[in-house]
Amino acid sequence: MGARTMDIILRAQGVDLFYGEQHAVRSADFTLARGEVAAIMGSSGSGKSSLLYCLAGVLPPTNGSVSFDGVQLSALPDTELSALRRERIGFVFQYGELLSELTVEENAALPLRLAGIDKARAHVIAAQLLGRLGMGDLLRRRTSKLSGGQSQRVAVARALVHRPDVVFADEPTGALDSTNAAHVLDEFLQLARSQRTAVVIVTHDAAVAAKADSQYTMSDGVLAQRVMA
Ligand SMILES: Nc1ncnc2c1ncn2[C@@H]1O[C@H](COP(=O)(O)OP(=O)(O)OP(=O)(O)O)[C@@H](O)[C@H]1O
Repeated sequence: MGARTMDIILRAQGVDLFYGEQHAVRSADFTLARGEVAAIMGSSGSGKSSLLYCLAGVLPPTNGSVSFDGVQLSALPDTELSALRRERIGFVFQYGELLSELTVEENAALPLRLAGIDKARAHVIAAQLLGRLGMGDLLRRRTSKLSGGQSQRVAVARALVHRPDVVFADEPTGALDSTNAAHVLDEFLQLARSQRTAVVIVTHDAAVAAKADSQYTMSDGVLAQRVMA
């Protein structure tokens, strides 16, 4: 087995997803190495989010297989699949999806608290990451009182705080203006790379995709890798 093979964290083979008659993902093959940043582009309704749900173990594919660090997701009982998602995967969504009644540091510390780490220690780790994202002065603020860019920074901190193997990001800065989006994305990718967390990012923005190690397009449910220049 070559080094490249051993470094694979996620592998999907022949993944199909149907919603009733709707064939949203068509025989997708996808391989992600540890620490790799992969961008998926494609028009609205082409199946990008659906593919992400399959890769992240949120939806079981109708056909095909997804393995995470060599383990077939379909072979895991629900409790183990939930634990894997919680401990080894992070998510960033378009609108951040924070818990608005919790503070900045409580939101960012959540994955650590769910992993059983005590509050004081979880908050120290979260605060350190938030500081690197320029949020060090807002730790005690409720997230309902944040701007869009600030909210996305908290969402990024929460996705990375437990040092997951993979973060899935679905249009993570789609709700931000272009300057803010570029800043948050740069910070996100820099942090992910610094801790060797692989990222699968869905984006409409070619400038974002250009920052990835590998690029894919999705069209009518069909995933294709773009050959990089
Ligand atoms: N829960 C669902 N039930 C039925 N059809 C669905 C469901 N979710 C998505 N679809 C359909 O599956 C196809 C793929 O949707 P999906 O959301 O994956 O596309 P997308 O590329 O992520 O789009 P967007 O960029 O607009 O988010 C679309 O035709 C959509 O209407």
